[in-house]
Amino acid sequence: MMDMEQLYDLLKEEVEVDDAPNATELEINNASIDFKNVFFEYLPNQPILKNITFTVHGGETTAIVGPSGSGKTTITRLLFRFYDVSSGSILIDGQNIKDVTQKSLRKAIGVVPQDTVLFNNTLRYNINYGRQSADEEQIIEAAEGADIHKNIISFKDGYDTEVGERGLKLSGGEKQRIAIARTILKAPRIVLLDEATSSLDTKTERNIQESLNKLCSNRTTVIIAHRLSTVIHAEQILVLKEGVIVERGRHDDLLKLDGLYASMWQLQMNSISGNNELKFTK
Ligand SMILES: Nc1ncnc2c1ncn2[C@@H]1O[C@H](COP(=O)(O)OP(=O)(O)OP(=O)(O)O)[C@@H](O)[C@H]1O
Repeated sequence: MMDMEQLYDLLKEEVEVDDAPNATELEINNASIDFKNVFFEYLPNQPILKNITFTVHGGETTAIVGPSGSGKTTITRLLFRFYDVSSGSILIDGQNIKDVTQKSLRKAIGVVPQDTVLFNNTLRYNINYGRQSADEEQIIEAAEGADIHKNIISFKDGYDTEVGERGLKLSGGEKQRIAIARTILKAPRIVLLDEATSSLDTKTERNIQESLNKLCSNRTTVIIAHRLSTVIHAEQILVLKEGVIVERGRHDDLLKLDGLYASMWQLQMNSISGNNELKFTK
């Protein structure tokens, strides 16, 4: 998943969706999400999502799993209204996202992508982007929540350290923590998260997991899940295959079903690598 929030801001002119003439402000109550019979195609006659229906209750976590190319990222792109559905509807607290302003929609949703693209600017700027009105204390608090503050102050220029193309190169884990800090600062009611597939060292992974848990608790969360530990804790797992939800339920329910999810799980249990990663074969 690309860093949609940034991309959206950078490429505003090229974005394909417009506010409806009478668009209202999205009013968040429980922050529940409903996909109702959603169909979507990027190109004519090449359906990517087929009749997708699911509900994420306010404050709960839904994990989406499935083989590469099955449409997981596309679901999150539609929720962010990067594209409009071909048919069907997406509702947040009963309001069709097509009928609300994109500004109010995007304010309610925080995105933590798999590969964060940082601005060629300071670390402070990169975190501050989450909420531009935040003061220094709040920025530091967010960085602490994302377990990156100590790293930042160990740099000679601290929060003024330049990152990006000509600045300091950060590791994948550090970049993701900047994205988490940014999202903590934004404090959205809905979080879209694309878990990293690249393996990080165990300690880094544990720290990131802890800060993500903090970020997602009490927030409505949709996770493109690549970690076994994530799916085990999710209130709902959607198993996507070729744009169709083929199985849904909690981890235990899906194991009992003895279908695609169960076979994927079995494959994982039998693998010698024994790591915490979910793998689907096509
Ligand atoms: N901008 C685009 N234009 C045309 N086709 C696209 C576009 N983005 C994605 N697709 C196609 O849509 C399908 C679903 O892609 P999507 O990225 O949603 O899958 P995914 O399940 O997230 O895969 P992965 O796990 O590999 O990230 C793929 O066949 C992909 O090639």
